[in-house]
Amino acid sequence: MMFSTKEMPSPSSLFSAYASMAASLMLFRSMANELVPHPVRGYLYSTLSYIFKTHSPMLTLVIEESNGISRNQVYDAAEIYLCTKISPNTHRLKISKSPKGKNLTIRLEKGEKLVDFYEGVELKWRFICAESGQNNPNDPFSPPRSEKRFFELTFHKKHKDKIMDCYVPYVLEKAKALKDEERVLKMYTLNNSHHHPYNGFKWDSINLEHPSTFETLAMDLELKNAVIEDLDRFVKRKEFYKKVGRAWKRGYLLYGPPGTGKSSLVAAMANHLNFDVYDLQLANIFRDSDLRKLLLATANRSILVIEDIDCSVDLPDRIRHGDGRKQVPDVQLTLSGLLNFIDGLWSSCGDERIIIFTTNHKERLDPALLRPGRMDMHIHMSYCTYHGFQLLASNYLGISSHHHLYDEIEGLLKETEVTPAQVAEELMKSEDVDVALEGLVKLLKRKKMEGDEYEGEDEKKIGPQGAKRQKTESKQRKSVRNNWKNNTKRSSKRLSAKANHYA
Ligand SMILES: Nc1ncnc2c1ncn2[C@@H]1O[C@H](COP(=O)(O)OP(=O)(O)OP(=O)(O)O)[C@@H](O)[C@H]1O
Ligand SMILES: [Mg+2]
Repeated sequence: MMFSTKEMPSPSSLFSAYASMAASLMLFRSMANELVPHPVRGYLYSTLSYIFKTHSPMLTLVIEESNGISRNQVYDAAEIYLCTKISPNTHRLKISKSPKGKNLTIRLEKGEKLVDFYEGVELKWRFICAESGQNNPNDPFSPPRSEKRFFELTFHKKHKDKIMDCYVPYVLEKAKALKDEERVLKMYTLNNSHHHPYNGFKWDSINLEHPSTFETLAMDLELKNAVIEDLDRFVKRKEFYKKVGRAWKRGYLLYGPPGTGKSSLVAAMANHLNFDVYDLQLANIFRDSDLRKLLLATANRSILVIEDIDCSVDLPDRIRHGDGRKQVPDVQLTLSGLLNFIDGLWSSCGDERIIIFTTNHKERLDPALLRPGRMDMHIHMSYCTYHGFQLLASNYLGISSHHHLYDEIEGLLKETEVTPAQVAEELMKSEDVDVALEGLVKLLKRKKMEGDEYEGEDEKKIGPQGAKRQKTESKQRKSVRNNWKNNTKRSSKRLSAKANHYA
């Protein structure tokens, strides 16, 4: 059917024109199947389909699973994104769950269609699996049957720019956020069995299932909030870091006695950010070259942890033989080498990196590590406070209101040095609230007495002068203990002020 150039076709005449073209195409196909040789047939079909499609107001984007070498990110994103668009009209879905996965994975079944709307534009999605090749059991050389999977995204041609420039990036971004939610965190550690004189060390990964979160962590509330704010600000500031020409990394130094929650805080940070953790045990590494390779093999959006830095980097000692002779230079590993590499090359070839050092003895650390600007935040994890105890009691025993033993516990906590780990252990001993809290009171009293007796006994051994000195020291320790909360409050206020200044 033809239209003269002067006539304006009505919608119904356009429709009947398309219908008759489609019918002609089908008729032509059936005739061609019989009359036209196979290679020519394909050419004729595609030419006719092209002519037919140029009259359609709709545009279809074909999103294939792979480009032949690597996976198509738009396909992967569409697969994830479309799960959130399932409507009552969807008939068939595929579900699965991996052993370590958190949730069910839902995917469209082949042939399923979905409609999505973006800024008022209607978008039709279709998932297609086309089988190609035929596996002939009698012919060992027949090509294996393979499945080609792709999405078709159809919309009105006039929205092409909006869809390409805004909608597709929107789908990619949404899918990334959904993937992060579903992600199982990994903990990478060094495996000694992989150590080979030429290959060096390799990272081994296991799922990070540490349950510690900021909700379960007993620490000064203001300090906790300052850490959370700092992390949240860090991940949001990609453009800021770029603008000021700084590597997008952040360093934290966690210090405090054993059992105060340093490792738990690392896990809480990883769970909060959804970042993998690389646990670098420096004591096992002897060469800068190994260290560099390991650091370069860490991924973006990850936390690199070096625990007990005061013990593991007694580095200058490690470069000597027992007899004092120096070893050859290529087996050296130095703290300054480590820090320079972290500040330099490692930071510049990765994004969103967090590095955490932990120590029980901040005073023993190399000044190079404490130099301003090296670690962005120094976090003091200290003995259990009354507030920390209340949080643990609520988590471990489900106590939400005041208990008659609380006042006594509050008083005892001010006079003793007990770690959150010790308190937690005591609270786990019984499910009966009264029994567990009485157990804790006993522990605190014992600790208090041990402290007092210790000072008394020493007086006999060290004489009146020594005892006097020790009493003064003990008083100082107590006042430090009682004031630590105020100190951390002050330091976290300072941090918040500093953070607000930069925000
Ligand atoms: N602040 C805390 N809040 C909640 N639980 C804690 C806290 N500190 C310790 N715990 C409990 O004690 C256990 C041991 O604590 P963790 O390993 O985090 O201490 P640490 O400071 O890293 O000790 P170390 O210096 O010996 O490495 C944790 O698994 C947790 O159950
Ligand atoms: Mg630890």
